[in-house]
Amino acid sequence: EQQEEDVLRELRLFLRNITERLSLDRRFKAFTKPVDIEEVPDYILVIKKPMDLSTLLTNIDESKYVTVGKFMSDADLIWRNALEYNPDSDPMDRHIRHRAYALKDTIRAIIRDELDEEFERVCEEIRESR
Ligand SMILES: O=C(C1CCC1)N1C[C@@H]2C[C@H]3C[C@@H](O)[C@@H](O)[C@]2(C1)O3
Repeated sequence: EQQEEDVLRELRLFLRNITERLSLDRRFKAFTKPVDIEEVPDYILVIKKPMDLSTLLTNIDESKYVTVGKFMSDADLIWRNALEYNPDSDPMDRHIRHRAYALKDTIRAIIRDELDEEFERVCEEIRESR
């Protein structure tokens, strides 16, 4: 009903705010757009589900996420994919992994500091009711 739509609208605003802040952080520039398949033809052979901050934003706008948990699963793909595709000891791979871990820790810190547990519980109730 209307109250549920109000909750989901607030969820989209919360998730959009987080995603836009991450997109503005210079450390995470490599995560802002999909990996270029022309530039990296084997990428989609290695990485089952590519994800990036611009795709996350599109998913939010399309109401794909009914809970913060579902958003977190896709957001975590961004740094997990980077660790998986860039595992080597060369400086470029290490640099990407450092930023991947920074993204992981930053997402978790924002959620810990800014997500109201009661709000997430209301979102879970809506998910279960659908
Ligand atoms: O994994 C990634 C992105 C970095 C975080 C996501 N890429 C795979 C390629 C390997 C490495 C060097 C360039 O070939 C560049 O195309 C990529 C992009 O970085």
